[in-house]
Amino acid sequence: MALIVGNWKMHGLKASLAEVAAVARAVATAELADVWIAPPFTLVAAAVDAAGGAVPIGGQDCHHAAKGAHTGCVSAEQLADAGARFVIVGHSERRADQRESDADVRAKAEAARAAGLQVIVCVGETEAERDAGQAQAVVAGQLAGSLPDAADGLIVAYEPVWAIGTGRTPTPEDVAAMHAHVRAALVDRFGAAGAGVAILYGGSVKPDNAALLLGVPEVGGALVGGASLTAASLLAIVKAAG
Ligand SMILES: O=C[C@H](O)COP(=O)(O)O
Repeated sequence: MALIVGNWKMHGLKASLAEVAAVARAVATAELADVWIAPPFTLVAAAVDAAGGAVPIGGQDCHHAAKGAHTGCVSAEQLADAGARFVIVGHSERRADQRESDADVRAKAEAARAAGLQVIVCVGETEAERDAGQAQAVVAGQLAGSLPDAADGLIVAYEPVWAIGTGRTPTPEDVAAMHAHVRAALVDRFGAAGAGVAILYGGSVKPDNAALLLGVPEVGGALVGGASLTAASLLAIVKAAG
């Protein structure tokens, strides 16, 4: 079954918890694809309550340490304590804005696993890298440097940076080629366990293109930003996932 993960990024106030509750109600009353939501840190605990167990709630980042003098940061242990079930690490916005390296991302992924969270590791090339014919090499390098030691609890999200929030998406053929490349890297790294790791596609997934993108071989689901902010839009994608 496909997995649809909503990443709210720096959106959402307490009123947005109604969207979580609406998604949870829909999931509880129909046979739908799995749907998870990553609200901002401020809403994680309340979203866990609003979801009532029907929709796993997660964080959008975590620190690599369990605790310490790191003003403004949140640990995986703290997320788990708030009821989170997963965390996203290595999103391209953090790699760019916070200059997170592959080593940083890997340390965060290990911290997530140590805290008992599932971890979504994000990779993806910029437009310049794709234009230079380097997309697969860039993603291979990110995987080599960012993945944790073991595949249990691991999910990978391929998000071409140029497709995020732009309304542009790769062709299904390009998505298929990259997901096959990611799959091969996962099997190379983890053996048989790598064959079971879900690979999500992210970047301008909307209700009207979700069925096409989710139908691509090796696409196990979607990491959705803007279109995950309302229950109506997120559920339309979930329904398109079949
Ligand atoms: O984490 C989500 C992705 O960055 C995709 O964002 P988007 O759906 O707004 O393009």
